[in-house]
Parts: sequence; structure tokens; C-alpha cells
Amino acid sequence: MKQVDVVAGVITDARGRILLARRTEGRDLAGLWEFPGGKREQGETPEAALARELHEELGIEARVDGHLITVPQAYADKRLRLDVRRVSRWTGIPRGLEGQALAWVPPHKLPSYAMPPADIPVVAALLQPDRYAISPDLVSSRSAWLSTLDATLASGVARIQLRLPGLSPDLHRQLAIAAAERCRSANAGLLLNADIALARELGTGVHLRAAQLAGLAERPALAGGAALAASCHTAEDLAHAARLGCDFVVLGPVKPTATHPGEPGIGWDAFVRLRENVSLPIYALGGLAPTDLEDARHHGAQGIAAIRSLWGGARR
Ligand SMILES: Nc1nc2c([nH]c(=O)n2[C@H]2C[C@H](O)[C@@H](COP(=O)(O)OP(=O)(O)OP(=O)(O)O)O2)c(=O)[nH]1
Repeated sequence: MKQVDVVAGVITDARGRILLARRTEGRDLAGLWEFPGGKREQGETPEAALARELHEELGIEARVDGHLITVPQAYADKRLRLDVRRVSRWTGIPRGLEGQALAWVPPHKLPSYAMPPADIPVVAALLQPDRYAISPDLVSSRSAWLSTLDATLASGVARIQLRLPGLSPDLHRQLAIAAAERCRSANAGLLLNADIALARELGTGVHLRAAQLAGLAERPALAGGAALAASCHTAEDLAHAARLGCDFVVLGPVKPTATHPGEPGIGWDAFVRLRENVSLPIYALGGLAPTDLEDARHHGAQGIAAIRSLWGGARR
């Protein structure tokens, strides 16, 4: 199948609104809203291609800033690689020179616009945390464990999975209540591993284990706004997570990891092959640290999920 390289811009105005363009009739994905841009020509750098497209489509002269995410996405007729850059400086007033409607959209309203599958991970990269910290086992005291949670939150991690296998139900519950309070005041999302009933009671999200995901026929009801996530290892896991309406998933191991000695990682190429068949936000897991974030985003990941490199604040 042919590979198509497309570069698109997240164009942001002084009020923080983002420009979307509506795909015109007669093209594939007509009527859907997208980030302005287009196909890269042979020999063109992504920056030059995006500046050219924005000039042709919108009549602006743009300075292309940093990379946001590159999303590999399989469509019926092609394998798309959507390379998304930030654009906050340009001259001219954007106009739909090809007859396309334009809209300036506050970031939090982006999810209400119908977009092509490849854009779902782009919107998630704009709105959701890039690090998902997973709690380690309770090996010392409860108060020491809670202070490492505080340090994790203080380091800017805004999404946490509480995973404490082997604890008594009582102790698990006490820690979940304390963690939920701390995450709420830090404005971070908390997901409880596997325990749907407790998550409902505390108003937190749930992180499903892979086997638990496979056994569910529909999305469990959670408190309003609480996230549903799942651990995935295979294409089937990912497809099922998408069908259930998971908000995001974790996929790995990408690299070998201390928690699963002897298991080789699948590597970034295999990550991309799995990623391109669903349009969920996906955290890469397995032997990864904040220094891998850029690499992760270049392979279409929302970011990284980790125990060792994220818990207690990034020290390594
Ligand atoms: N510009 C842009 N394209 C996107 C986004 N999301 C997404 O799936 N695409 C896809 C749609 C198209 O298949 C491809 C962009 O191609 P294009 O707009 O330059 O060309 P086109 O579909 O009109 O096709 P053609 O007539 O040039 O052959 O990338 C997005 O956010 N921005």
C-alpha cells in the first residue's frame, strides 16, 4: 500500500485558539475538520512543505515551530504519516483560498469537531498529559509511599495509575482514598487498576488489565468525566479497547524492562505497526524515561507510561 507523507500545522492565535479547516466536497474524508496542511513533495523538508501549503491554502506566510506528534494511520487506500508542527507566528489573515470553511476553536472544544482518524491522537497530544505514572508496590510505610506520590505530582505528572497488587482490600482502599484526594487537589487524573467498583465509589477512572479488557462486552459506567484506560499487547487488544470506547491505552513493552526480565521489547517499528490501525491515544510502556518522550511522539505515541522513571519525580 502506498505511503503518503502529510505535514499539518496547529496554528494558534494570540487568544490560544486553534485554526481548523473543513475538507471540501469531492476529496476523501470530505466534510471533516482538519489541521491545515498537505502532502510533502519529494525533496522538501517538512517545514518547507508546511509553509508552502499554508501559503497556497490560507494565504499566510508562516514560521514553523516545534514538532507536536507524528501519527502513522492506516486508511483503506494508503498508509498515512501525519507530521504535525506548531505554528504561532505568521503574517497575513488566514482565508479559505480553496473554498474550505475555517474555524478558530478553543482547545477544549476540539473534541467536539468531527475529524479524520489520524487527528484523534493529535487532539489528545494537545489536551492530555504526556506522562502516565504507574505506582510501584508498597514496600515501605504508607506515609513514605504517599510522599513519593506527592513528589510525582509535584514533578508535573498529571495522570496516575494506582496499581498495588497483593494488598489487603482494606489497605488498598485506604491508599486509594488518600491518592484520590491528593490527585484531586493537584488537578491530576487518577485511575485505579482493575477495581471498577471502588473507582465508581471514589469517582476515579479505571485502568483495565489486558485479560479484563478481553472479558468486557461494553464500557463500564464510571463517574462523569472519569477516564477508562486499558493495557494492550496485541492488535486485538487495541481494536477491542477502541470498540469499548477507552479514552486511552498503554502498549508495550517497547524496550526491555526491569519489571519483566528476559522479555525483549517489541521496538518502535512494531509499535508503529500496531498504532496505525487504531486512532486511540497510546502511551508507550516498557523501559522508557522522559528522555524518550520526543522519540515516542515521533512514533505516534501520546507519551510514555512508566513506574521507575516517573514515580517520585524524574530522577533518572
Ligand atoms: N492536511 C491534513 N490532512 C489530513 C489530516 N488528517 C488526515 O487524516 N489527513 C489526510 C487526508 C488526506 O488523505 C491527506 C492530505 O492530503 P491532501 O489534503 O493534501 O490531499 P487530498 O486529500 O486533497 O488529495 P489529492 O487530491 O491531493 O490527491 O491526509 C489533517 O489534520 N490535515
